[in-house]
Amino acid sequence: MSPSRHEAASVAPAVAPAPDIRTVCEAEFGDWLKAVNIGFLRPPVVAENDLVNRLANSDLSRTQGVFDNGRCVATFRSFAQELTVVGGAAIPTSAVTNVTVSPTHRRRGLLSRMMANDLAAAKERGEVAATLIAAEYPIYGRYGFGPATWTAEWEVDTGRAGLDPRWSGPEDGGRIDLADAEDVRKLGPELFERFRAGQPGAVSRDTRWWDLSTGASRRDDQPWTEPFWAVYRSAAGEVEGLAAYHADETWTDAKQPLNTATVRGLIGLTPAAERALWHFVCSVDWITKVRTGYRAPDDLLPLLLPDPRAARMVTHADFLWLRVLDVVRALEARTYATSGVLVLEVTDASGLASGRYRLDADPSGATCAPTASAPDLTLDVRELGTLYLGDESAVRLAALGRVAEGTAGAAARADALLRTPRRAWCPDMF
Ligand SMILES: CC(=O)SCCNC(=O)CCNC(=O)[C@H](O)C(C)(C)COP(=O)(O)OP(=O)(O)OC[C@H]1O[C@@H](n2cnc3c(N)ncnc32)[C@H](O)[C@@H]1OP(=O)(O)O
Repeated sequence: MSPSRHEAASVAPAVAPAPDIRTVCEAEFGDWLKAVNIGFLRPPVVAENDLVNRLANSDLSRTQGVFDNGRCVATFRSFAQELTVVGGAAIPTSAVTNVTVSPTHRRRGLLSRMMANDLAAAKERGEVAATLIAAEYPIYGRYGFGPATWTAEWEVDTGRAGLDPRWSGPEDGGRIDLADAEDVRKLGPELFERFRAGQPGAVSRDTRWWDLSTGASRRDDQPWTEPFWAVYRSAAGEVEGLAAYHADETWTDAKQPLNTATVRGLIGLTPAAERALWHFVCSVDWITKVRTGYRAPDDLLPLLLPDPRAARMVTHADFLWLRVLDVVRALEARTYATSGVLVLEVTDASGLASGRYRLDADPSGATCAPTASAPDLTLDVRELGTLYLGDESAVRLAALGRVAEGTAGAAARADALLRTPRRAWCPDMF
């Protein structure tokens, strides 16, 4: 017997079951990539070449997707990475990327569920922290991430910079040579390994990073043109710096050159290498403007110019976000500016990193262990991530009410231990 009209109306409307979150299999990867494009507002298509390349470079066991009605509607991926901490050690981190939820499925908790899965798995694998570059500031604090490094970009008016127009190369006996992509594939990876060992905040680059940035591997959705590569060698002939830049071809109607150089990357193992490469890029004939790309906020460049006002800061923003998963290993991995003891009460809604920890710090290293002693500072794991690489002041966070002092002056003591003379910097987007 079929239900009467009245009975049918009283039955609650069927609620669609929450779509499943699962790791993606090879056959679904194309749909998953298409969903990434949709989330990032890129054309919703995937070229075969991109599919093959990206599949070969994605760990599917760490690639989550949500499928509803035959479509992929949410994506999330993480990969193994190393992060350089203060003192030069590298900690294993879980780098989070390709986070999207389709506009048809937003604000139903899908990101929160994928994030919870991934952070729990990262902790289980023994990764010390998770990292990401946040698309928008308000998204990730709720998951225990805090901004750990900042970035700045400048636009230099080379005509006003005051650099000597007769400059023809480094004064220190070093030299600069142009190189091509093949040279860079040979010398770049080793140079970068040496660089990142001395740069807190830097993250590891894999072979794919070098293949993509030197054109050995191409993405259909991101056209590649060969940049100019400039290599700095010291007086002893050692490769100590590398810069990549593109130039446009703009001239005024009055036949004056008006070219902009856009720097795609510039690293130096020594300040001399860094200074020489900046001087070089800002001295190329016809170049009237240099866009620096994303640099450390305390990059040498502006003060290298006789007139620093010729460098106008066009971007200043948070960059690498850090989520501590293992407080003991994180705090023991880095070195400290001075010696001291600090008891930290770390709160963490997820329970992954919460606890009270005693840090015995020293310029050569530290020990850290759970303790029952009264806390000097109480802070959320998010603030710990922000303080970890020394790029933020505990005194400032206390003034904002985001760190609470249990003992007077504890925030200043934390700053004396944690802060660094030069700022942490992550040169890479991922
Ligand atoms: C590391 C990276 O890949 S960065 C790239 C991130 N991706 C993007 O920005 C692409 C466009 N945006 C999106 O795809 C989605 O909106 C996402 C991924 C940002 C959020 O996914 P959702 O599934 O909607 O998030 P979810 O429903 O789990 O939200 C959890 C909480 O975060 C809040 N939230 C989510 N996105 C945002 C946002 N962009 N701004 C502010 N708050 C946000 C929600 O309101 C919710 O708050 P509540 O806990 O107080 O209720």
